[in-house]
Amino acid sequence: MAETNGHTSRPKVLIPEKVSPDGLRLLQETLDVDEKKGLTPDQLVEIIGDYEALIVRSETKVNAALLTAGKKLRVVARAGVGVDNIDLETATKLGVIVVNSPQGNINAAAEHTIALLMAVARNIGSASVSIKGGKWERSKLVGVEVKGKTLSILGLGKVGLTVARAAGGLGMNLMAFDPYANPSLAASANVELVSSMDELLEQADFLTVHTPMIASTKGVIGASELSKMKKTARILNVARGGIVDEQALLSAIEAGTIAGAGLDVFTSEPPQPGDTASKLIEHPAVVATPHLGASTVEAQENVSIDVCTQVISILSGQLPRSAVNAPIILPEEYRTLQPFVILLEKMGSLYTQHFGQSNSTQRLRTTFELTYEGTLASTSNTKPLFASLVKGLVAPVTSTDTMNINIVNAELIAKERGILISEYKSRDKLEQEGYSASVTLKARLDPRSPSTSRRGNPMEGAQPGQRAKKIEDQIITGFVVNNQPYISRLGRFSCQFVPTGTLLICRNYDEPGKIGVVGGRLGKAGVNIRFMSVAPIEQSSNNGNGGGLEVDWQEVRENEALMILGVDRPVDEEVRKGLIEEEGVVEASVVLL
Ligand SMILES: NC(=O)c1ccc[n+]([C@@H]2O[C@H](COP(=O)([O-])OP(=O)(O)OC[C@H]3O[C@@H](n4cnc5c(N)ncnc54)[C@H](O)[C@@H]3O)[C@@H](O)[C@H]2O)c1
Ligand SMILES: O=C(O)[C@H](O)COP(=O)(O)O
Repeated sequence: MAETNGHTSRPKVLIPEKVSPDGLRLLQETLDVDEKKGLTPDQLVEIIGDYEALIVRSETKVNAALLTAGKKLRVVARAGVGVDNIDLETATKLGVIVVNSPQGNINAAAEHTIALLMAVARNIGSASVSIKGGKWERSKLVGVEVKGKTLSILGLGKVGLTVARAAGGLGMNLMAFDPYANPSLAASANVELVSSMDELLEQADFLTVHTPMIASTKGVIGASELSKMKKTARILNVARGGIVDEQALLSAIEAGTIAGAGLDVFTSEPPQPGDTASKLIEHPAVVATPHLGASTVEAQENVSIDVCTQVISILSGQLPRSAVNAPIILPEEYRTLQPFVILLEKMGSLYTQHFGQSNSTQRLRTTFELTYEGTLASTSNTKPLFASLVKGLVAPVTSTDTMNINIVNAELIAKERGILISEYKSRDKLEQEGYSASVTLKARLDPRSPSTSRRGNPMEGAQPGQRAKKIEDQIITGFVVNNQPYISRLGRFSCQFVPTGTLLICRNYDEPGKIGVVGGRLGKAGVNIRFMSVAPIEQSSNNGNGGGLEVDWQEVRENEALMILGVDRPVDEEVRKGLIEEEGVVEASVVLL
């Protein structure tokens, strides 16, 4: 929730197209939903600045101008599959997540393809117009059967395969050209994968295209390709206008070298009177529909619920299911990673607030080693964890752009802020620890960092022949049990606490009476203690610096402990400083997690 003039406002979602109400009802529980149809591009640019989310179908052009004007925009959701109306490159640069619904309308598109296949084969379009005109033209409208005919499929992805299965049921022979197709899926649908387009074209009685519209597929079926096909062949396009060159198709149909076409999509939608698409639509050998492939009640319900759920996830800081400009997160992976996503953000924030207190400059200039341990080491997609860490590290020292740090732009933002994170994996088993996965963050301050040079690098300070001071580790380890994140190591100290709320962290001499001193001071200041945990020095860090870091300014003493107190309100700076003046309290930091 955003704060404006003391009032809490709900994030706003703009929907400039017809999207099924099933998903919108879900949005309305926590978000302000504005359905505004018929806006011009300029009107959209004018108002987009007020919105955190935009939900579109294929009609809205989500271009650089619109994305740039969307200062608060965090997600663009496409209630459907094709994202060719969205400028993905600009969205990625701006950290705007683009999600779609890759599964929701596949069946609808495939059934529509079959509908056009049958309509073209049996002249359904012309016959309907004829009979509605009072005619009874039986001999003129003789069709062809599809059974035993060859259906050539260009692009054997989700829709292509579904079409293949249905067409197989109609007794058609199936072949496909798709350099990236899965051969075992093709075989399971009885589709022969051919290695050249020419073979696909020469054999086709019907050619159906199911590729995305990308540079390599624009006009891929042109005059030369059509000329290789049988005169009796018919073309189907329920994918995207322009994959089949419209002028070449019109010329071939007019010349009688192609028998007909079933078209759902056009280069410009809606087609303008007199343009090539309109001439195609008017032709009696063409059956045309106004981009209806996904327009079924069922598909619209599916895509609406799918993308609205993802919008809610993103706006509440969770991971989307199918982000187009971010790594795919499988549902199983999502469930495993989510608690660690929260943990990493807490660890990053704890690092900056606890260790980086004197580092209030916006440039952190720090090199980190991030190690995924135990079962977490087998995670192949660590991007959400990485992004979460960056968000946590940066959030306490910035006010503007943390909301937009996500899997899309985390690497870029880290780089811009001089944060270098190297990721490692350690498969050592952790059973004896009572959990199966953990993650460790170790920092190595850049000696050129303003904070290091201000305080002085203790290693640099040592005179020749003098031993340098033993130094503090800047290291944090966390783990998750029952979806609850915990911190198990902070600096040299072994601890166990839940990283949430306001925490007062005191480093003190490990001597009797210190708890009473700190408790007494807080009590006088009216601060209640919710929980307290005393952390001794981690065994492994007693000799040397425990594999930790070499650059820090804190002098290390052996007889110290860490006191972590969960408190019910922020601790004043005066109270914090007062604690350090107490005998035996070396350091005190207040962190808000
Ligand atoms: N008309 C509609 O309402 C409607 C509805 C849904 C989908 N669509 C469109 O249908 C198309 C297919 O959607 P999908 O979900 O099956 O996509 P998909 O990504 O699952 O499948 C696309 C397939 O095309 C293949 N391909 C890519 N380039 C190729 C090339 N040059 N030659 C041959 N094959 C190539 C890919 O390998 C992939 O297998 C998309 O264009 C989508 O926008 C339209
Ligand atoms: O890409 C898609 O999902 C289809 O083309 C459907 O587009 P639509 O949502 O505008 O009907």
